[in-house]
Amino acid sequence: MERLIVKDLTLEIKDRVLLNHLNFELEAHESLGIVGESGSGKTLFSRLLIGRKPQGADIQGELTYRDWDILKLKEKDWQEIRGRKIAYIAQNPHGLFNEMQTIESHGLEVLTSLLKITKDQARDQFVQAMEDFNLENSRDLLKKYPFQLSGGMLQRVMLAMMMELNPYMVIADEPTSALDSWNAENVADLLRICKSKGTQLLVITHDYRLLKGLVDRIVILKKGDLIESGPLEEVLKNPKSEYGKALLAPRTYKRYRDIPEKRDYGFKD
Ligand SMILES: Nc1ncnc2c1ncn2[C@@H]1O[C@H](COP(=O)(O)OP(=O)(O)OP(=O)(O)O)[C@@H](O)[C@H]1O
Repeated sequence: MERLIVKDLTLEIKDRVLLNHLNFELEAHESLGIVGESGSGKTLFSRLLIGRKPQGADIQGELTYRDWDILKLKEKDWQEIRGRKIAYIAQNPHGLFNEMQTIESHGLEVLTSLLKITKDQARDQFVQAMEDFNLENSRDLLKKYPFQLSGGMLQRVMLAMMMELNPYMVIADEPTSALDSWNAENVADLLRICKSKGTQLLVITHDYRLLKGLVDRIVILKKGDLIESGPLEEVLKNPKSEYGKALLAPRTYKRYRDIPEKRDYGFKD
């Protein structure tokens, strides 16, 4: 069984219910978007999938992924799964790299140790993977240090390295929240590449627009409650709840020319 099954999942900390009887399922070939305003429990839920339970949490119910009873796995099991089978994309990739180590040294270290291949094989694979993620002159990049690359480039390098491990799932938590729209589109492209390689995506966002073309299903959370869930297109077209309607309403921005030319700011001439 390769599905993700969430059955009656409840998480409480000090009598505060932060996830409230969640129920949904996801097939192995499907990708999921989780949407909700700040504090709805999106991050709490997704971190359970990499074995990060918050301290003092009382967790009830079932969380199963590909035959792993996620809530019962030991730290020893997580060493095999976290980053390798279920990967988590960090918002700030600089934090994941040692600034004193070249890109090549990072890549070779990860790929030779985890894939049990030679350094030459690892280098060729890594260069090819970086090219798949549209990094030009990737052989030259090998000699660079992380601080010499932009956050966007480093994110591509990280994903290239990660995807060589062939993870079942990539979790992207607010992957574009700190980015301008051009870079946000870039990240969406990267996630599309991951998906085209057969990896399941779990994308967490405030902004449902990121999900179009990326995920098959959507779950809407509000303060720990599952408000609605279903196929993305269906929910986008016809949200059933008032909360869903408000969250998924097309955003309109005031155009510059709609702003009155002269405003009265109350200053005296
Ligand atoms: N370790 C913790 N101890 C106590 N409360 C926590 C802990 N982690 C999260 N919470 C609370 O759980 C709720 C959900 O948090 P979570 O980070 O999952 O929200 P989110 O939907 O990801 O929000 P955002 O979009 O702002 O990241 C919040 O009210 C938060 O304060």
